[in-house]
Amino acid sequence: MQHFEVNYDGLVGPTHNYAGLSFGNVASLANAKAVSSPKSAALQGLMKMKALHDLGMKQGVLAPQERPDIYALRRLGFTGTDGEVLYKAATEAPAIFQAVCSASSMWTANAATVSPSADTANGKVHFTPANLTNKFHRSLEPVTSGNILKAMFAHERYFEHHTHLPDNEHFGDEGAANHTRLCEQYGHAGVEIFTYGRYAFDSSQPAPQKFPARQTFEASQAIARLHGLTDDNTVYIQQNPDVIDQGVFHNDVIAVGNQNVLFYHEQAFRDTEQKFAEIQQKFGDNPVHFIEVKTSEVSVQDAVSTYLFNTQLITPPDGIMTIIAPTECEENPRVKAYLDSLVERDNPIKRVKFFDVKQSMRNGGGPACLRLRVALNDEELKAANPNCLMSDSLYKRLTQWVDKHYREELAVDDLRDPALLEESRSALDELTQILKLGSVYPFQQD
Ligand SMILES: N=C(N)NCCC[C@H](NC(=O)CCC(=O)O)C(=O)O
Repeated sequence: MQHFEVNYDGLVGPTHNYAGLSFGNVASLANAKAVSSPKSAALQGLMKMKALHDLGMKQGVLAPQERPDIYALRRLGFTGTDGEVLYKAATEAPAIFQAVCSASSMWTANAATVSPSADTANGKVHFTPANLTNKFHRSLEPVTSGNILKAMFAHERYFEHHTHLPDNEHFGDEGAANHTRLCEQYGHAGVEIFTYGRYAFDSSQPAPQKFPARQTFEASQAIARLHGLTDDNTVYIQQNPDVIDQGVFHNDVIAVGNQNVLFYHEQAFRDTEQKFAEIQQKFGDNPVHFIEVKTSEVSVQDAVSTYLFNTQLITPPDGIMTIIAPTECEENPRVKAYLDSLVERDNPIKRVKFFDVKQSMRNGGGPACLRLRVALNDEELKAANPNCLMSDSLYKRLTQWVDKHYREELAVDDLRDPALLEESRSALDELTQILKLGSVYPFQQD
């Protein structure tokens, strides 16, 4: 049996914009109200997907969500036709209105936590959508994320879907952005590492002072229980509260893992030594490569501004472990020098490829934020929706679709344009046909 790590990237939605919605995410606030380009954003994402496909990786596509979220506005008491709802919300509550327009579902590392079948008690692949409670605009995502994942991984013999955790800060869950899996081979049982920012039910424990910790220990534990993981294959490790206060709002901004490698910043975690010993013990006899980047080599500030750790660490079929980095890493001389030296050192990482995902980076989303990793064996892959897998023809089809439906530019004030809602819906309607998803969007179910 063959095993693969499939990267499912979020397709950037037609309302991609910079609204400054994410307190604690430095880039989001710094670029608030800048003019975005939904078309370039979507094309940049598609180019990265195609490049990984060309490297021989299995690459999937996750559909964006419907925005503006009229249904959320109706729940908040705005009434009338869709156009009236939009107008009233934009005029009377502009901040709420901007939040319901966000294309944030593009960062699919936050769509769900996924446990491969080799790790789970019942031998199925488990999915739990992230509730994303910490930010209102992101808390609108889990129901549709769950529907899309169910439509893509429908076969009950192989896949099990859970409801997102209770919508409450006590169980704040940000999905795979705080979840790393180490393994010998993708099909072997692995160690699932859950990283959290604070304890919800124990205020005596350290927590960040300035910026929010979005993920709680209790949420991570609940996911592990739902997925049928055991103490033997899970490790819980707290993020260093100080780095959250420096803009590390998800663990994937300061650490990334793949197979037997954990690439991380010296300041990433709390109780590092003890926790790494536990990871090694649960991993087994072969050594885990813990690749530490010292503050003297790359500061936390440089790591946050370049997203050195929000890189994808992948093993394509040629066996060369590769870092997929944003061009910001190439443009920063210290980070570039570090990466040049990294591939010369004695460790499994031997190649770096740079991609321009600047449209996403300006909202704090690097290459790793844009993808959800799903490790599958060949039977499970066969059972997954084949129309969501990247190919030369799907790439062509989707770039044409973007060219047809997406705007070149979008300012925050343009979000109130009722035509944008119609454009968005007709784009998504066509997309569900291209990806053969069925009626996953609320507007298709009215
Ligand atoms: N690290 C990972 N995995 N994901 C990055 C998510 C970025 C996203 N930005 C935003 O939602 C900004 C939207 C705005 O400001 O318009 C967030 O903060 O949740």
